[in-house]
Amino acid sequence: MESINNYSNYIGGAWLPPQRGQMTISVNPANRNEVVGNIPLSTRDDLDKAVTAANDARAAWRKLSGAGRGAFLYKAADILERRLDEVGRTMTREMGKTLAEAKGETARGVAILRYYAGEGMRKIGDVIPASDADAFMFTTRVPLGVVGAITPWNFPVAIPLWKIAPALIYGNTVVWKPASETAVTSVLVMECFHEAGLPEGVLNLVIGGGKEIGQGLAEHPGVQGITFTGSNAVGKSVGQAAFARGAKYQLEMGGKNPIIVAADADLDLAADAAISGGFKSTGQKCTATSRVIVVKDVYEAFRDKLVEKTASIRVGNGLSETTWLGPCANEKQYETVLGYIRSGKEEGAKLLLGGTPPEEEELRDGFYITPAIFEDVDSRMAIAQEEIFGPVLSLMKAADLPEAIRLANDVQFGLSASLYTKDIASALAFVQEMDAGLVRINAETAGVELQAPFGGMKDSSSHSREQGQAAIEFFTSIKTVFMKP
Ligand SMILES: NC(=O)C1=CN([C@@H]2O[C@H](COP(=O)(O)OP(=O)(O)OC[C@H]3O[C@@H](n4cnc5c(N)ncnc54)[C@H](OP(=O)(O)O)[C@@H]3O)[C@@H](O)[C@H]2O)C=CC1
Ligand SMILES: CCCCCC(=O)O
Repeated sequence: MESINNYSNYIGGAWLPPQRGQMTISVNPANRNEVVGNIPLSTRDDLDKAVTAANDARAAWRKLSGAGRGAFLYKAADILERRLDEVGRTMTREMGKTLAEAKGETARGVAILRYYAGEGMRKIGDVIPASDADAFMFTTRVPLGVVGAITPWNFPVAIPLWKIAPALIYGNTVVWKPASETAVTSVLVMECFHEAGLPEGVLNLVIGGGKEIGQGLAEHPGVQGITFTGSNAVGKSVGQAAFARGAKYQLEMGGKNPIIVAADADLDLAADAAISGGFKSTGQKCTATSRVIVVKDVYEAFRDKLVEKTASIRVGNGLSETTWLGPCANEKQYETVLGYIRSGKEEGAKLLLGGTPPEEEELRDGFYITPAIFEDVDSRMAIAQEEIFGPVLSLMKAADLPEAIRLANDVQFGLSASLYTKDIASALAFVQEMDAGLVRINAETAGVELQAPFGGMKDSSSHSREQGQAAIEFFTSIKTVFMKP
């Protein structure tokens, strides 16, 4: 029997167990009987210690040059790259995505670290001519101070790093609360920063329950900025807590992302995009495709292609090379997805295939659901309006492109949206009229690029942007300086 490791918090440069000694377990969703590790159930005492360490580290970290801070990020990137296979395997064991996707995400984390390391040597202000000829006016930027990062389980390396790396490079110190689901993965990422020699207190990891540590971060008077990715319900409470005490906050939340298939679309490419966008990572991306809106002229031909391709998807343990679709990340998500499949049928949609646990005996102990496709989906149904965060696609028929765009906009979310067409005018109309932060032509709804702004409209976001050079807007404050001799 393989021994189960105990994992600790990382506070003030030291690996520390939770002060009250409470621990819980991280479980493999491919086999609920497999424990990945024993993880801390930290309390506010641990959080206070981490916030104090982060505040104590602020002055020295801020005094470093951007290039000086960047040197630590380059080192962490090299170490993470060296440990890519180990981090990928741990991610798959903790939240179920296939090993290929987990290693791909870890490589993306390496690239994010290197991108922001370089940002430490780019301009942070402008010289603006003053009306007073004897004056010198310019802008500069200063860090917020201590930033709290609350991160989800679906991208347990890329999302934390696209928050932590810009926070650090722009001079902030950080207290990171990872999703409990992927706590062991977060420890491995933290080990890379530790090995890179990051000064103590600059980055702190506190593992614990969302209410205790996540809400505690949002409410903490020693934390000047909160960056959150996760559900709308939690995001709302985090934002309200931060707003109540005047802290800056950034929320990236759910999506209900459409792909529109126009009459002139390449149906094979569009079907492949719907499958990749809708089922990769078991549909557990905020950018995942969930609604497939097809212009009626090509509806039957497209539907048949989509069903035929989906039927060949192999479901299994993400560590197996033959697996294309892994389990849901945890039992809560598994039950949520099965609940939406029930409600889809109850509301009158037709389940064309999938939506059940697989029959294979060797998969009985995992949270597996076969990829599901509904048709006859009305825009008012729950499966057309609510984020499912699982391997479920809802087919909808539109009379023409204008109606397809209207349907695409007929939700409270606005994160990502795709259109498959060969017509430039259709593409430009879609870009103009689609209310989404990510608008993609002949490309799936998922798969954002780290150098470009990322974020949603409507209920998907608190309307800042992450990633790329957009990140500087959240992690700094602008000072306008006016000088006279
Ligand atoms: N937009 C996106 O990228 C994502 C969206 N989601 C959505 O969230 C749903 C559930 O996924 P899940 O990971 O549980 O998302 P949650 O919003 O529940 O969790 C996201 C993060 O918030 C923490 N958290 C939980 N409760 C609180 C709280 N009261 N105050 C502060 N922080 C809290 C979690 O900690 P802990 O893990 O300890 O509970 C985790 O670190 C999914 O079905 C999906 O709809 C989820 C992930 C990413
Ligand atoms: C939370 C969602 C992250 C989106 C990552 C992607 O689409 O590549």
